[in-house]
Amino acid sequence: MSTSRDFILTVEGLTVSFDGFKAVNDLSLYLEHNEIRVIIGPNGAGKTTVLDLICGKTRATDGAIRFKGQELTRMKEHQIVRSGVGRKFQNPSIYDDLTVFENLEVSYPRGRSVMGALAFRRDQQVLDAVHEVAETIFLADQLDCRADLLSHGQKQWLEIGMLLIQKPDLLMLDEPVAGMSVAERKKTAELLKVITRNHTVLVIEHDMQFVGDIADRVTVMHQGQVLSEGSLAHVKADPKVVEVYLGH
Ligand SMILES: Nc1ncnc2c1ncn2[C@@H]1O[C@H](COP(=O)(O)OP(=O)(O)OP(=O)(O)O)[C@@H](O)[C@H]1O
Repeated sequence: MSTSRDFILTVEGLTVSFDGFKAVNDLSLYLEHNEIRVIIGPNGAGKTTVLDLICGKTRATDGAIRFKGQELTRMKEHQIVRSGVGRKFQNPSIYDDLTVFENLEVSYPRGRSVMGALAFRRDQQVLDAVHEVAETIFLADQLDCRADLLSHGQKQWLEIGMLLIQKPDLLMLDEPVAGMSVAERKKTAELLKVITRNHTVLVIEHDMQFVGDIADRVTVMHQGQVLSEGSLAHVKADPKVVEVYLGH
């Protein structure tokens, strides 16, 4: 692949070894601006570990991760967040006893600690950002609702909103529709389409219907490596993919 193109994220030769076992093994990945890339693959393929490596939760044994011209493998987790990488884990980490409004407000970059954020004046800039994000994540009518009273799907959207308000350039989501109803899955697909107008999105997903709804390109992982890559139709027709993943 040409290296002269303007990729937002370039992963090359990425490898991590846990006691000699290579969970990710010489993996390369190139993400374009405003793309939705979905990583699929069997259990244990190394998908979550790739996200852990990109966000700095796990240290690479070898390889490079370049994001907007910076080398992430040498940076600490909080520096990676500040450089514009947002990561959502499978279980929502929202503040249950705060309202939707307060959850978004505390996530606004000016006040990352709960106390600090609640203490500062709710100036217009913060209010505007909260309302804009709440609209995007379908929670504009739930701003005063305590987060623990939201449905499972709404909690997932709120956590996506808490990332969006920090204006990351790259958003990484690990199985965002797990446990959601069909209607919530459809709305999440809509949400991701809106998000990619201003962000690049990297998603791990098993739900093939959802993958078909959102993906620009699909990367299939197997045993820590890229097994196949391209449109969903392309990878679905790849005999290697059928053998190790889709045929099961
Ligand atoms: N910190 C760690 N120490 C040792 N082994 C690990 C560690 N993290 C992951 N692994 C191993 O690496 C392999 C890849 O795991 P990973 O969670 O990345 O796979 P996955 O493709 O996300 O799977 P799933 O679809 O089940 O979530 C697994 O065999 C896992 O047990």
